[in-house]
Amino acid sequence: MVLQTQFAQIRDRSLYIDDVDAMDLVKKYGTPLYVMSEGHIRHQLNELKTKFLDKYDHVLPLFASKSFSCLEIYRITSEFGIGIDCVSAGEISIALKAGFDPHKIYFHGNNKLPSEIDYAIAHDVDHFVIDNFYEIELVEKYAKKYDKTIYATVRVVPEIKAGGHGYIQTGHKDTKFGFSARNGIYLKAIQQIVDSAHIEFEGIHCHIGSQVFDLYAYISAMHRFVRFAYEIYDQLGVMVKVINAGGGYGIAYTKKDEPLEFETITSEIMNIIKDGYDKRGWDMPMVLVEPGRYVVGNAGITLYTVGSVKDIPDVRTYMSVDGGMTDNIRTALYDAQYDGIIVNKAYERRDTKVTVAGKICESADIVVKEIMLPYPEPGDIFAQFSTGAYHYSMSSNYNQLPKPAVVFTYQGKSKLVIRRQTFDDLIAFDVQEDYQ
Ligand SMILES: Cc1ncc(COP(=O)(O)O)c(C=O)c1O
Ligand SMILES: N[C@@H](CCCC[NH3+])C(=O)O
Repeated sequence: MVLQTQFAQIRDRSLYIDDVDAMDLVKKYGTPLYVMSEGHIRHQLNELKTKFLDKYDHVLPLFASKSFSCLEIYRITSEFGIGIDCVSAGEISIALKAGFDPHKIYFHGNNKLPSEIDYAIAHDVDHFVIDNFYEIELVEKYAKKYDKTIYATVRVVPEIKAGGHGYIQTGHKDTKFGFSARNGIYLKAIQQIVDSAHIEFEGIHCHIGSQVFDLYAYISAMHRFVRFAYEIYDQLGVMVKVINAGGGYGIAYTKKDEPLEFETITSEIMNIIKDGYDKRGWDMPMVLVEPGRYVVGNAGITLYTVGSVKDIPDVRTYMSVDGGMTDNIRTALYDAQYDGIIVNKAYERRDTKVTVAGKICESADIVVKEIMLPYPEPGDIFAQFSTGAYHYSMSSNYNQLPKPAVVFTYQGKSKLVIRRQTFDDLIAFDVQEDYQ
């Protein structure tokens, strides 16, 4: 068992997160509970700042906020002078409410709705990662409506297969994201943008996939993107002034995972672009990166209370907890692997092969597929590690389960950041209307 953050430790017969005893958090806030180490989040954001933003001229790291979105994370992110990637008007609205600078919001998405484009432009969001031809028309229409200029990067498919699971690969040829480079499709898109009165073409965007451990995939993608920049200049006479190299940086969930160092990836990206631009005698373009999981993934620990325990002779022990696929869909969806402990048995031998199940009416409702734990009993507290990315943000109310609270810990203290949903929240959208 490995805790993937220096901000949590097993000591004094318990689990401490930012020096806060997990058992005290359970007493104070109940379970299931998402605990996020602000210490870890700040450490990771500081890596983006010191090892990228401050290290190079003319770069901007973005935090991909789909991985974990709430007022507090946007407030903390803005302290580091970096930008964010948002994928809906909902995310943008929360970021703006948190006081995030709209000019540092980059709007992504493969089907941005007219209403979302209108909302974003009305609220001064002016960086769009353009995904398709319909979007070009819409952005031009709403930019004209507000008489504003939108700065566009064009998402181009690199045709590279990378990422932890088929569902989180985005850069291969058969994808719903971005413009294909086949038959010059992306060149037509760029020409259309250049011809648009209210959109300024700035550059190109690449995202190969998520939970990527393969440095070569980043290297190949960047070589391809330098060739795209040459082609755009040679065919259209247009300079690529911005390259967004995307995110996807893998983190360790279990000791089998071997993540790349942030600086290993970014220095490869910078070197390849620099070499490519130098060869043409061009100035270095602005370079963006946009990791999400890297910032928040290992910051999260979910605390659950154990309920029923079932031994199936010669098979395994099922331990059910008070949440499930509603607060952690990743195990069912991506076959994701996790580590964890029984907090109140932190010093006992892990001699039982356990499957941690949820309380949802689905056989796929598994929290951790297989883990060695001390023999569990009702009332034990199970801590699942590395749940900071794509857990709260992908949670649901299936089986009418209220969403858990989110608590941040920092320097020996805790604070509630998102309150636990109540039954009233569950009926909040019901209306009692007669047929008309
Ligand atoms: C365009 C884009 N950028 C950034 C990310 C962030 O990915 P990750 O959280 O793996 O860094 C994603 C999600 O995969 C994405 O689709
Ligand atoms: N939701 C995915 C990551 C994909 C992010 C969006 N492109 C995960 O949990 O791993």
